[in-house]
Amino acid sequence: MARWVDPAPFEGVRPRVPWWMLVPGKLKVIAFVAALGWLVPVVLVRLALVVLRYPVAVLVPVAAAWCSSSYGLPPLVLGVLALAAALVIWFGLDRASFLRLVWFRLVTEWRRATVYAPRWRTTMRLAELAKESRGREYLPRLRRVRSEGWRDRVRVRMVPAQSSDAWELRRDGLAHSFNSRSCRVRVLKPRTIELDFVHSDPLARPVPVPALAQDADAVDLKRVVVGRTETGRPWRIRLQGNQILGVGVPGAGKGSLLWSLVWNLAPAVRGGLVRLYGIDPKGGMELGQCPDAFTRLVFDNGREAVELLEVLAAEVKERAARYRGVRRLWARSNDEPFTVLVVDELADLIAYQADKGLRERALRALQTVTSQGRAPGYAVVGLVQDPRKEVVAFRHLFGTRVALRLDEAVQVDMVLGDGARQRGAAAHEISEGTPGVAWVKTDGKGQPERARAFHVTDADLVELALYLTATDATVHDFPACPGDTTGGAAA
Ligand SMILES: Nc1ncnc2c1ncn2[C@@H]1O[C@H](COP(=O)(O)OP(=O)(O)OP(=O)(O)O)[C@@H](O)[C@H]1O
Repeated sequence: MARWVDPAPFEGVRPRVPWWMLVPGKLKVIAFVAALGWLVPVVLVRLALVVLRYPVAVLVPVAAAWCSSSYGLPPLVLGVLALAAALVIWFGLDRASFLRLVWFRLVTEWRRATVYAPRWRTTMRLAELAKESRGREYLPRLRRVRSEGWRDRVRVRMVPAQSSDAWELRRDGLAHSFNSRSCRVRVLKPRTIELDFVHSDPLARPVPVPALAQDADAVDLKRVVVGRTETGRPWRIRLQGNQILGVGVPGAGKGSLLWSLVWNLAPAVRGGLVRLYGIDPKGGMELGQCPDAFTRLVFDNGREAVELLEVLAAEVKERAARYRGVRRLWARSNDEPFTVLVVDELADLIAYQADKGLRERALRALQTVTSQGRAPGYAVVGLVQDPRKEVVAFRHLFGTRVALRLDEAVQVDMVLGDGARQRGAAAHEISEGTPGVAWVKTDGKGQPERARAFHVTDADLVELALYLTATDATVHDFPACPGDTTGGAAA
């Protein structure tokens, strides 16, 4: 309690001066210039980014405003009409380039502005892909967006200490958040991934077979076209120096993969450059549809099939011994044909055969052809329904593995290799309504690819048989010895 003798407290209000008034004038000028020097580039970069991300949405209105201010409204209207007419004509003349250069560009900007940019931050937070540390938020950065009609490719820079696994685990949630049917994750480089938001299936319609080539030289054994990939490019399979394994449930379209290969090889088969051997343990239900394509066909999984395998295994060894020290690999100029062995149901031969002796002989011979046949010009195309290890213990010897529709999610990695399913290769989700659609993984190529084999109909197989048995076939003359082009015996 204050006593009357105490001095009265000071009641005046002390003047409050803002801190920056106390900063010396010179320092203020320096700080102002520094702030300006930082702000101007930032604003310019942001503006440039906006123009880069939305070139049409920014540049068209700017050009229109400039045109109307410089020349008035009528020239602007005329210009817009002329542009619209030019675009319509472009669309009519070359639809593909119009879609690629104009339409998808517009869709890209539209979807970035209306879907990805506005929902990005919230989705990242709710999906727990944004992180917080010491009160600071780390948000994955939305980078380039590219719309291709059936999918949007969205590049993302991940936050530090994040891996693509975190994104793969949230693929479904991301797909729903951005209104797409599915989402796939691809690693592009350290810290940068690309998300594919898929809106429709470009492989929904069957792909018809192309016209049969007339010339054996048109066949490239390193790039045999068997269908179309989902990006619209031809689906090419390397046959020379490779082995191919196709896996799929009954009705998945394994037959179309096999016949697409034969279809593309037909000119070379007719010309004697390639010879086909077939084993169809299902009694010829599949390969028996066009026996003319094959040098020899066996329709069971017993002794005859095993003997054919052993003959081929012996040929592989003999050819390899002859090549040793002379040439490293089979080449077109060699005076012997490239050999393709097609086995329609591998498991019948090497797993379900009741006779243990036959089973082991088949397994040994097949392993010899697959492991040693690459250099001397032997390829195996094996088809199987069940990809388990007990069924195909030597899956790793097949350089190209094709997963058609599969029953279970776990089978995807069995066929395509570890991590393929997480990277979006959802072979178990392929619809029953799209036989021939497959995920393909080739050793040495990063990502599995989605593709559809040609639809080879019964009528096509009749045409193929007629083509192969036509009497006016041009028979390819092998040179008498490598390098000799003067001719030799036809195969
Ligand atoms: N690429 C394709 N495009 C369109 N339809 C296809 C394609 N491949 C197969 N089909 C159709 O799907 C059905 C089953 O195909 P296919 O017999 O090739 O399957 P599969 O996997 O070989 O079956 P299985 O193991 O029973 O022999 C057939 O009616 C065929 O016409």
